[in-house]
Amino acid sequence: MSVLVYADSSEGKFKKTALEVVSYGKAVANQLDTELTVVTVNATQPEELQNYGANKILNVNNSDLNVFNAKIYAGIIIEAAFTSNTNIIIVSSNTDGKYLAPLVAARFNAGYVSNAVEVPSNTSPFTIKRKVFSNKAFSNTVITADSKVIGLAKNSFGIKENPTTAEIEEFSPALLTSSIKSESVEKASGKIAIADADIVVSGGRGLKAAENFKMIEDLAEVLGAATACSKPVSDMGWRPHGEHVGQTGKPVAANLYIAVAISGAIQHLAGVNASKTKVVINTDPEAPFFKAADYGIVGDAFEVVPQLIEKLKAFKAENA
Ligand SMILES: Cc1cc2nc3c(=O)[nH]c(=O)nc-3n(C[C@H](O)[C@H](O)[C@H](O)COP(=O)(O)OP(=O)(O)OC[C@H]3O[C@@H](n4cnc5c(N)ncnc54)[C@H](O)[C@@H]3O)c2cc1C
Repeated sequence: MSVLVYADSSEGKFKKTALEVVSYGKAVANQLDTELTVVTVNATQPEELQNYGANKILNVNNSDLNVFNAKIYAGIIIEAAFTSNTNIIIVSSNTDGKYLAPLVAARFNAGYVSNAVEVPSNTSPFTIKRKVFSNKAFSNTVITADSKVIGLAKNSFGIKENPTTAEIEEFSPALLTSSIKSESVEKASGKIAIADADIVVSGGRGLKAAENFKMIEDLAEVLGAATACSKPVSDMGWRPHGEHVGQTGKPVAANLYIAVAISGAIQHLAGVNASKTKVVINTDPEAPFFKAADYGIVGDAFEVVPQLIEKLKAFKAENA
């Protein structure tokens, strides 16, 4: 019996969440005194996963699978689970993972826990701590089914090196048919996706006009960050809807979230408070965001942000 992890990649390269979920899978495998098998799709360097503890890597190479399809990918994971004789399957609780995991659990007759934040505190009964209520609380959840699917919350476990020598196998499972097929995907070129970003710089209604978001873009550029915004900002058309974060927008679980001129309404915080470090810039010392922030600057964004950009540029130049 081994533990199986699905490590997702984008254009052949592993995402950070893939390295994190493999690191986590290794810790669970060690806890159960078993091996870790990893299944990947169209990864150009599957051997990279040896650095994070994979004992066996099943790599599927098939150009028909270049675009993610939850049903077909779930079928691949199930077949990998049967091949590797596993009863524990782990995926990231990222956007794709949240589509995949319930399909895998249903087909595998498994108990599913999403947003896990730690390795099981107990393996009998199998108990896992997970985030609930939009990351406002934790629940210790028991999976009673023999088969288990775990979704790992992003940025909860971290990437841990654990060098091993893995057996790498080309894996050619029979593919399920799907009633939907993406013909093409158009990505915003040159932009860092919020879901993959380490740092997110976000602007709110306090910035007063669309043109003032240039300084958010400049700050994001110097930090190598993704740009985001609060709901009213995208509702007013100052920024594209794809940048709206919060309860009804995209979730953010970055290492650093910088909120500029955002009040910190509960619906906004619900979507961003999984971020590790939150920094707030706001003129109003009573803005609710300060209660949720790790660092705060009470000040005018139009003064603070340009100075921050200059300081960061100078720091980068000195340390280049
Ligand atoms: C069902 C529902 C779902 C919702 N979902 C979401 C969601 O997913 N995401 C979301 O963001 N909102 C959501 N909202 C809206 C939410 O309640 C707030 O209205 C919204 O988050 C406020 O956006 P804001 O902070 O940008 O604007 P405001 O509340 O107008 O706050 C602007 C802030 O900027 C500060 N400010 C002003 N000038 C400056 C300056 N020069 N420098 C620095 N600071 C300045 C002000 O002090 C203020 O704190 C939802 C609401 C509902 C009812």
